[in-house]
Amino acid sequence: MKIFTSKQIHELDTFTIEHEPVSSIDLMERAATALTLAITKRWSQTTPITVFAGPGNNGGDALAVARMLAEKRYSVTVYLFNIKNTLSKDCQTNKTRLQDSKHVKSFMEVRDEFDPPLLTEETLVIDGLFGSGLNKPLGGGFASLVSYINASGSTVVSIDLPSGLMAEDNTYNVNSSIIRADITLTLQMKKLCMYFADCQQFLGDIEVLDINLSEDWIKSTPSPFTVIERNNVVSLIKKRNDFAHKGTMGHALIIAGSYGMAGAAVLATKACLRSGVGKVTAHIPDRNYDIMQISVPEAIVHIDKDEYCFSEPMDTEHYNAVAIGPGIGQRDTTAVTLMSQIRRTSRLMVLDADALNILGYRRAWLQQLPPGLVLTPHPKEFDRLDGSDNNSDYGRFAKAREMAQRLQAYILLKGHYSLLCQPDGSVIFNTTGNSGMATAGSGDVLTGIIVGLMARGYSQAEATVLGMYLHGLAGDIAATDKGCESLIATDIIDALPKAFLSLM
Ligand SMILES: NC(=O)C1=CN([C@@H]2O[C@H](COP(=O)(O)OP(=O)(O)OC[C@H]3O[C@@H](n4cnc5c(N)ncnc54)[C@H](OP(=O)(O)O)[C@@H]3O)[C@@H](O)[C@H]2O)[C@@H](O)CC1
Ligand SMILES: Nc1ncnc2c1ncn2[C@@H]1O[C@H](COP(=O)(O)OP(=O)(O)O)[C@@H](O)[C@H]1O
Ligand SMILES: [K+]
Repeated sequence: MKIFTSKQIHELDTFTIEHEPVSSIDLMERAATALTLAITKRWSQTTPITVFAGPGNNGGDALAVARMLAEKRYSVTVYLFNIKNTLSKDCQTNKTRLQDSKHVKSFMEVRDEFDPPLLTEETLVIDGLFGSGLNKPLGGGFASLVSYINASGSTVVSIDLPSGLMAEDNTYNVNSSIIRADITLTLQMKKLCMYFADCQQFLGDIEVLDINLSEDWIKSTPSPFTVIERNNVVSLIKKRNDFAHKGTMGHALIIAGSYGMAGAAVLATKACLRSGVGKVTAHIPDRNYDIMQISVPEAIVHIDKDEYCFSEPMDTEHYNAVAIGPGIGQRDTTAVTLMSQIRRTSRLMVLDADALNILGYRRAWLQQLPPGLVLTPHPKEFDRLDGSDNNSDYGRFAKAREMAQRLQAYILLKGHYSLLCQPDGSVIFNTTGNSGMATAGSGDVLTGIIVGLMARGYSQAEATVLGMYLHGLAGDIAATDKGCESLIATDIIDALPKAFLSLM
């Protein structure tokens, strides 16, 4: 599924009008019908409704919804904000239609001064001030109105987007000037901002309303941003050859777990073994030897000369893919060894956790990274790599995208919607996974899965897409049994078999 920018959605709108064909006002009527249905499904006629409409088409939608609700005998009070004395054509038409309708309780057009009405906890506010046409943060009277609505305790339904929220970049927005909706009824498709954690406080629950915008345009128009769908993942899965043996199914090397962090190595190694690979070797310091042998009898164990940490680069010729990082610590010896390991490894490689922290604290080394690496930072690790500590989620997304192109790397930025930035500038969002996975070790599991898939024969792009989807799916399956509160990283590994099976 593609994600389009608000500019593209505007083009889609225009294309639909020309090619369906449908008049623009009828398209607005279609949107309003879908919005009204979504509202009447949830609230009965006894709910007092106050509608705030802006001067553009978002306001036009709101006025049409107000008319439809009034005709269904809801008690509707409407404020139309026409400060500049210019309404969009369809907003103007809907203003006339609303005034012609006999059922609306009260309609007021605000030109300058405005005394806000009483809003109580019983009131349902319909927010149709601004949608995808917002072109700067709200200020002045609109900012005050937004603060007033937010402070009212009323339930708020936003049309298309909470007013004040930009469809894409909210880095320089003012939080107090953005509506905090309980529900956002968004038209046709989710906007980019809806995938970012820092915008969730404004969006509430999101329902996407299909208004039949042109399928042809959607199919034929490219977008660098997509959302993984189950069928994409199913089509990636490689069939196992009946005559396979462990020598043909790939050999992964995992360099992980300093003294005191054996668990990271154990989790990554176990997850790797559950990802279809033939063999896994874990390279660990001597002190962790017994722990690894006992915890993962299926693994081959290779011991570092240092008792406590990663200190000698491995010959990787006999492995198909290498993971470095979970729990390796950040000692200077390890940092130097990491770089020398990266330089001498020509295999597919994933860097995670402390490998990324080491690079984050020595950013000059980033220039020495070979192309084709997979990096799996969580937001903090990414900020270290990027050298900043105040990234918005959009900012981090944009910078990760730029870094992936600059380093020719696959950067999997982890989060609720993990996103994979690829060397060609494309970004793929994942939708599996849940808050139960916000628990220590779940990232180590992901690293194990990705290196296992790469060793098994998947490319970096395939392994990261399949890996993040499977990892989240296993988390979702585990959560149905353990619940989110009690979920631990081992549960994700234990659910991997069911996750794989559900895709076969
Ligand atoms: N595409 C679809 O699928 C369909 C979309 N539809 C609907 O159309 C909506 C988009 O409508 P839209 O393009 O008219 O923009 P909208 O959000 O109403 O705002 C524009 C107005 O706001 C003003 N303005 C902007 N920023 C401002 C600020 N900071 N402070 C103050 N004013 C500001 C701006 O004025 P300007 O700056 O241009 O002078 C202009 O007057 C979309 O969200 C959806 O609800 C459906 O009807 C049908 C199908
Ligand atoms: N709320 C959430 N929703 C979906 N996935 C999540 C959520 N919280 C964490 N995860 C997933 O769990 C993993 C956590 O990784 P990370 O932070 O590196 O953990 P650790 O360092 O403890 O191993 C990531 O893959 C992330 O996408
Ligand atoms: K809105």
